[in-house]
Amino acid sequence: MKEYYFSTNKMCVGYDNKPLIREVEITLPKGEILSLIGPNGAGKSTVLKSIAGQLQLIGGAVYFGDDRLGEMKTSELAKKMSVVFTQKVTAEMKNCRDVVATGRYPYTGWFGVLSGEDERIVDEVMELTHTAEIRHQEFDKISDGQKQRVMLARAICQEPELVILDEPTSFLDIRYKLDFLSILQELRDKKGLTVIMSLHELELAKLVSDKILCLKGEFVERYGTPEEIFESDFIERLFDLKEGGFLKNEKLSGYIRQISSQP
Ligand SMILES: Nc1ncnc2c1ncn2[C@@H]1O[C@H](COP(=O)(O)OP(=O)(O)OP(=O)(O)O)[C@@H](O)[C@H]1O
Repeated sequence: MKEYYFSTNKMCVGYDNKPLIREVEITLPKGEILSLIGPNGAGKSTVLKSIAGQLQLIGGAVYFGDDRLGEMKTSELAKKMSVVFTQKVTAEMKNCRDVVATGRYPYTGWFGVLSGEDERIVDEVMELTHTAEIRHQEFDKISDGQKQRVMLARAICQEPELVILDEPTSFLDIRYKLDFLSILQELRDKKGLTVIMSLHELELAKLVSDKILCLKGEFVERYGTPEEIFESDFIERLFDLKEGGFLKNEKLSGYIRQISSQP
């Protein structure tokens, strides 16, 4: 029996059989939030695609408890995990509520007919994610930030145990960034949702995460709690901030000190 809800064992990820990151070891209890941070091109999306089963592993394994990804039935996986990637999504002619409702597909059977209970869950999740007010708008005509919230609602509708999100807050304004992350925390605290996501906003990663995985180069740079990651000058080193001319700017270097130091 595995101790962790989600884990990887010597996971090696990359493209065309060429390793990009080797020996990734993640151990995550149920109901924790893991954020992936690192410079552009470090491999955050690649790791997320690999653990979501969208990109074949080059080596090692991914486990949900004792079950190994790749040996699980697709239908079983769809009830456990939902995935939200940021690439532009289109949904011709569908209104936002229709898009959210497609999140119920693991439960609706062949014809996708929603039961009364499915309808109730769709409405409840749209309230929770502040998407109810745009329910009748055509999905293709809302803003990118609104789309991100609708796609989160769709993922939550699936009632997953684990949600995987690639840069979920990238198009959101500060209010909705905070709103979005507090929804994730609420789902973690009330429903035991486990979250794995990539984030560019370091100060938010520090606030919201239980664990942080730092990527840079061929091996994982560091994996630990926010306290372990945001200590001394590790963040400056992770993002190569030592040399930048902007460090001569007092306000900008003050900002970096602020996000790097302990709360
Ligand atoms: N389909 C692909 N085939 C080959 N290489 C790819 C493919 N997609 C991404 N890469 C490469 O893999 C590396 C990691 O990319 P990835 O998108 O995982 O980084 P990231 O950390 O998510 O970056 P960002 O912060 O810019 O979104 C990059 O060098 C990228 O060029």
